[in-house]
Amino acid sequence: MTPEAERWFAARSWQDPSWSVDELTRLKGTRRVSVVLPALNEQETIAPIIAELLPLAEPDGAGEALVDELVVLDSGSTDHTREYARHAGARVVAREDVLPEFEPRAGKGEVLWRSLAAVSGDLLVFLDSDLVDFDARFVPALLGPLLAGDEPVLVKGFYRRPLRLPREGVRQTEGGGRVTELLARPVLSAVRPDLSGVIQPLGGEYAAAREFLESVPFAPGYGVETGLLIDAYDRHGLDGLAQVNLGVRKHRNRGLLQLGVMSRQILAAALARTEGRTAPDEVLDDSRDEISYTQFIQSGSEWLPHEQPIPTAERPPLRSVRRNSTR
Ligand SMILES: O=c1ccn([C@@H]2O[C@H](COP(=O)(O)OP(=O)(O)O)[C@@H](O)[C@H]2O)c(=O)[nH]1
Ligand SMILES: O=C(O)[C@@H](COP(=O)(O)O)O[C@H]1O[C@H](CO)[C@@H](O)[C@H](O)[C@H]1O
Repeated sequence: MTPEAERWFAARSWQDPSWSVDELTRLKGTRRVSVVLPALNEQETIAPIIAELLPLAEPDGAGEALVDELVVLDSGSTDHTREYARHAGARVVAREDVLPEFEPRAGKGEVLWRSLAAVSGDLLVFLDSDLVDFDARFVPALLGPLLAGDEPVLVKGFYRRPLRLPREGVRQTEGGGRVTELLARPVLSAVRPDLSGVIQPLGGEYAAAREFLESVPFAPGYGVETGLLIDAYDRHGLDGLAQVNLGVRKHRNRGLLQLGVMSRQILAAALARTEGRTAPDEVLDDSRDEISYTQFIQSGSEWLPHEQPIPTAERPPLRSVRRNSTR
């Protein structure tokens, strides 16, 4: 780690976050908190996650709740995700129903960008919808530095990451975070060495201030976390960031080729923030950037190329497209 990363790691990593829900509910005052679950075909896991979260949205004796709204931002699911999420008690927003003036694009970054216009929170908590054995304590831990600390703009979770490879029954106790260890951490150490203290740069569980989220572009697809992390650092310095220990995070682990596509999206987001190619305010929504990505599939004894388009066009800062950003 760089000396600055070491300083930050020591000062802004909570290894044992212990803020209570009551304490944070008092501290939040008039600020609103929205929990956002981006979801694409997550019918197997969405309802138990919502059930675990709902108590955080129930008013206490003083009529206050830590979480003001719990929203599933649906990313074009074709399974029962929306139905199960509604039945479990969450508000479900289809991506095409928010910011309808923009033609919906595929990918996680798209629904996270649209979520800013779908929820009212001053603080947003993002949680993946494929989590297994999810613990609602993730939420107060992520909100702690934002409500009780010196107000960073982005708080990342970190955790032990068990791994269960597709078509395998046993989940290993470690080994998850494959793209993090093989791509994201090496790339960040090259392009932003001061970010080398971030334990889980790609983690899908994080909290952020609306003020920040509306001021930066959103990278498409799985590049979104990389873009937000680098932009938070570039605009607010390391002290704009914090990280909290969330214990263990188990989720659906995808196959190698899927992680290859994810890696290319992450690399695109990082490269767009190097060589001065994309400064946040210069992102043009009408750029139709797209790259063709080739992987190889074995067919019989032959290996054949499999090409697919990978969009690299970023969504502009929401504030730049909604001057009077109304929530
Ligand atoms: O086009 C997409 C792809 C993913 N996701 C959601 O983003 C989260 C993380 O995606 P995934 O689990 O595929 O990533 P991984 O955790 O495997 O890296 C999950 O809640 C997905 O349902 C989404 O909303 N739209
Ligand atoms: O961290 C990683 O290496 C990848 C893949 O994790 P696994 O190897 O399947 O545990 O998962 C993350 O990457 C995505 C892209 O940033 C995020 O959207 C996911 O939330 C996160 O799980």
